[in-house]
Amino acid sequence: MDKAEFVQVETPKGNNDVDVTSTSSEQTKSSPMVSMTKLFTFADSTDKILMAVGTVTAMLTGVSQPVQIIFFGDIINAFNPTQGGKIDDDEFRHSINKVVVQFVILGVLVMICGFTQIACWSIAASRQAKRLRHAYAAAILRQEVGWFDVNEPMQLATKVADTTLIIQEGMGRKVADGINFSTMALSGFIIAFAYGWELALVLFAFTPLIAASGYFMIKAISSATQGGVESYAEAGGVAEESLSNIKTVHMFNAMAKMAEKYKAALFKTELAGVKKGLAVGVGTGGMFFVVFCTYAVGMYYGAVKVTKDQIPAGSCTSHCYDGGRVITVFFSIVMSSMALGQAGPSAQAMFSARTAAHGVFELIERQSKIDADADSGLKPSTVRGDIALNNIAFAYPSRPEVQVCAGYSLQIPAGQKIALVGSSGCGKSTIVSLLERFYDPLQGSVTLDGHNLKDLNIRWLRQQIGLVGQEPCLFQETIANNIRHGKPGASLEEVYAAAKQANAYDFIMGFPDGFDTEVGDRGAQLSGGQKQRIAIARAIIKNPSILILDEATSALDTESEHIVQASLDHMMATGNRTTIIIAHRLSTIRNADRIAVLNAGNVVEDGTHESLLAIPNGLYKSLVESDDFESDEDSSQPVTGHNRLQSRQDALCNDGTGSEVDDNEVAKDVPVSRDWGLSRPEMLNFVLGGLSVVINGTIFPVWGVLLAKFIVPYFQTFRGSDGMRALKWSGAFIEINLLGTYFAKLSACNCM
Ligand SMILES: Nc1ncnc2c1ncn2[C@@H]1O[C@H](COP(=O)(O)OP(=O)(O)OP(=O)(O)O)[C@@H](O)[C@H]1O
Repeated sequence: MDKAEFVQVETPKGNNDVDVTSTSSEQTKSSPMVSMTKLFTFADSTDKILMAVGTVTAMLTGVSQPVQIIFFGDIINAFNPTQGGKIDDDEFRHSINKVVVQFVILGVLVMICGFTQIACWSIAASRQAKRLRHAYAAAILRQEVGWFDVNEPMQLATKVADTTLIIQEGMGRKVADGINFSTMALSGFIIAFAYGWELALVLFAFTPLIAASGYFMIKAISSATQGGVESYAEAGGVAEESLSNIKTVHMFNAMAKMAEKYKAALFKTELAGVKKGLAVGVGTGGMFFVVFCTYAVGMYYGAVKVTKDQIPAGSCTSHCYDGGRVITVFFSIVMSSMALGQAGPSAQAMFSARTAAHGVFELIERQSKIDADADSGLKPSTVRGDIALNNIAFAYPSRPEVQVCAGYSLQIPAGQKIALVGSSGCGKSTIVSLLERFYDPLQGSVTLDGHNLKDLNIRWLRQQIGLVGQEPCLFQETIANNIRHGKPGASLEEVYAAAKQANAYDFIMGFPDGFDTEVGDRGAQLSGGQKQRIAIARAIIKNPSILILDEATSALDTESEHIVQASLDHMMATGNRTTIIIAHRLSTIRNADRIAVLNAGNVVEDGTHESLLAIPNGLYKSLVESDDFESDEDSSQPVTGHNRLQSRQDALCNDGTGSEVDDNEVAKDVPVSRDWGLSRPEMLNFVLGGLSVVINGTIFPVWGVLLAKFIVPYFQTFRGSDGMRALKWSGAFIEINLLGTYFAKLSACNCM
């Protein structure tokens, strides 16, 4: 068959599909974003009200800041530092009281609005994120098995958590901040231009520089943050893989190797941290450099204007400048520019959320190719169990070039017991996957009682099939509930009866909690044989029309194997089931009504044990003669590496009742000295960073003193030497500016 035609493909990794394992940075580069309206798809009416209230209060909070600067200008005029004792006491008291009352009212307003905006947006976001997370997880679980072949399952959990967190962040508090800061910037500019457009225009020239430095800092930080998220997801995948296979890790003494692998993955997070620290340091330093330069220029130009206008403080009403007015214009512009910069992270968070949401929504909307949740499809009332594979061709989605079924047919009449044999990897278990409709054939059809499986309801179909596989998968719950997975809602009596038929009743009752015993993570607190018998009980309670035993005893030691085999024999003997057996044990195969031999993607021999042995140079004959099958005597010897592995796992895992974690164990405090001991290699960075932080911390008090020095000349009549004083203090601003820039960089780079 033509390979291109054969791979048509059920592969979910097509252009229209979502690869949730692709990195977010890749998504940012290549994936489009969802619209803002779509981002809030999961908002109900309560969320909408919360967001509306949050928006209004965020705007009020934003406006309150520039208004506060007007009050600040008024209070400076009221204090007028140059009039000393000459000021009229009543007038002074009146002006101060007025501004104080205004400040108190504004403070109360900001307190209420500031709290409400964050509370409303955060609550609305967490409510929506909960629904989104649920829909996202449900969408992942709904996908067909083939989808998981091409999407790293180990990283999915971390991805769901990280992606939805990014979305939650971008649809919650950050939106409130964005509205708040944008309103603040806009109203600040309006006030500045209204109070003194010339000074505002001069200062405004610096705005692009302030905003640009803020923007580049944010961009660098967010790309470093993305990098960190990716690296942590990778490290999380390594940890999850090691911990979920902890016994195998111990068995191969691979603890150190796994720890190394985890360390290597963490190294990338360290790099991302360093990058982020540098971005914060350089960005903060750069931004403050521009801000302080603005101060210097603004203060000087303000001084020039005050000198020129020569108006007593507080008496300027139209187009003129006094000390308070200069302060108002000056701080309104600076605050607005900084607000623009501060709005950057919010905008970035919203963009990240919209980008991340694109992949999530695509997956939520993705129609599973085999949707086990769908109610559609036939649900015949009776099942005979006639199975037919007609001209089947198949390749796995993750390996489309390897043809596992090359177009063969196989009929299995109702009630027949058929054994599938062939060398390892010849495609025996693949038939089971096709029957369970984990995958659809790429060509041909699989039918049950003449119905194409694609026409049947998937839940109904799977209800008709009892599968006991190689590695019984139990869920972390009680034994009774694990058995009930075969028949949800089954009574305790039915559970007991199934356990008895599976030879599991006695050992279960031997546990202190009987059927209420928790089996641990994937049944880790039970032996392989015990797990397998519970899996058989789970299949028995289903009373399936089709029974599939896929190497059901291959992972067991001899003793367990005999007990489990007895349970299986009992199950096969009861009811008129179509039974498909995949086994290595010759006696099991020989007793089958019929044996189909698979090779190179085809059924090459088909008949009874005797008839197949009679074929000269037959494949079955050669398999039997080459000891490829276990004889009953051989079964006392472990055959495969897998057996050995499992037996050792059992030995490791089981003491009959299972190991228990001591819940009462109290976590001990770790001495601080130990923490410091671990950090010793970073001591130089700590010292440098600490010193820089201390020096950086003095910048703002010095700035305060300079500001006071600057304000005093505003209230004096400016002439000749006073202009020089303004220039002198402007120079001082630039000096502390350079110092501040340097130490801001140093402290951020060293203290991550
Ligand atoms: N999910 C998968 N993705 C890609 N290839 C797969 C997948 N599962 C199985 N295969 C490949 O398909 C082929 C058939 O596998 P299958 O499990 O059906 O073999 P098998 O005959 O049951 O082997 P064994 O006796 O060792 O269990 C093998 O080459 C295997 O590597």
